[in-house]
Amino acid sequence: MNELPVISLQGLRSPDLDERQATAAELGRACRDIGFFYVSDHGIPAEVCEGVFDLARQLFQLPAEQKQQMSIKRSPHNRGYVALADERLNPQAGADRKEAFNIGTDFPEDHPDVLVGKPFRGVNFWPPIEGWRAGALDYFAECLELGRLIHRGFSLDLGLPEDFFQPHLKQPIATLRMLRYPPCTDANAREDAGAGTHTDYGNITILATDGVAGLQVRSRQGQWLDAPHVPGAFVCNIGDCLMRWTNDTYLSTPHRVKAPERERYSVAFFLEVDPDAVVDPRDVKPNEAPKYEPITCSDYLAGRLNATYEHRKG
Ligand SMILES: O=C(O)CCC(=O)C(=O)O
Ligand SMILES: [Fe+2]
Repeated sequence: MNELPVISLQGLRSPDLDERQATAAELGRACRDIGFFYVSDHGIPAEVCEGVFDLARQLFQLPAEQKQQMSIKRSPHNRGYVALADERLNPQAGADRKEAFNIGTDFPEDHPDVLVGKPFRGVNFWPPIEGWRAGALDYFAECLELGRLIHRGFSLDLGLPEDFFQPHLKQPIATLRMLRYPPCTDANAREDAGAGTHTDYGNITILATDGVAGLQVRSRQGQWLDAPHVPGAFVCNIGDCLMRWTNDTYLSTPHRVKAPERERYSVAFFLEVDPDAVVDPRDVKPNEAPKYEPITCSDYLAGRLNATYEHRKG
């Protein structure tokens, strides 16, 4: 049984405010209760969703040497290839049995932010596969639009102007991350051997899965719930930055990935906001005592990523 709510986003596109509000309330309930939900009727064409898995397969099939040329270790901006066992989402547990490839908001080499070395404003690595870059950027753009729409729902639910988040979503920090989990036959593998137990860092994550089981979500009561593949739907979850911004109204929930029996692919889109946007709980919850100091999105995210990669530093 699937215990996480499946929410149709059709109502969010309605010209009728009551309908938008009703969908927003469903989203809000899920964000307060468990911080995870599925979205259906999301508006991203099925071909685009399927196409991104083809891109991922093509990429991970490249020779190791070619993937290493695009290593994340060569990017100061969190882009590129993460090899098997190179990352620990839960540093106490051990290495994750997965490989990954990150694409950030695409900037040209001569963009002023890139030239001055602004954090998270870097160039992407592109594999030498025809049509790959265009396909990946197409999927990226679709996810960004969907993320903006979901934020309209959050604003309505939170009693804010419907476009509260939109000025902060002009050119947000965002990462499209393709993931491949190799098959695992080791019966003694950790429960979270695919991806260590963690919370996501940003505002929301929009995740496409391929039908091979693996993702699990920890409920507030401490039980691990399976988050099975739901055809045509994305799994969405709240990240730490939005939890902070909402003064803990919305929950960023721990989750993990078991090492799968069969090869598993997933594609995550991590959406934060614009790097200089100030994340201040007083703006979202003006009547509550703020639990957190204001911080820019960029500073917040940099702190979290540095902690994840801590074990790498000499
Ligand atoms: O692969 C998955 O299903 C989830 C991955 C995940 O949680 C992450 O990369 O943050
Ligand atoms: Fe995650």
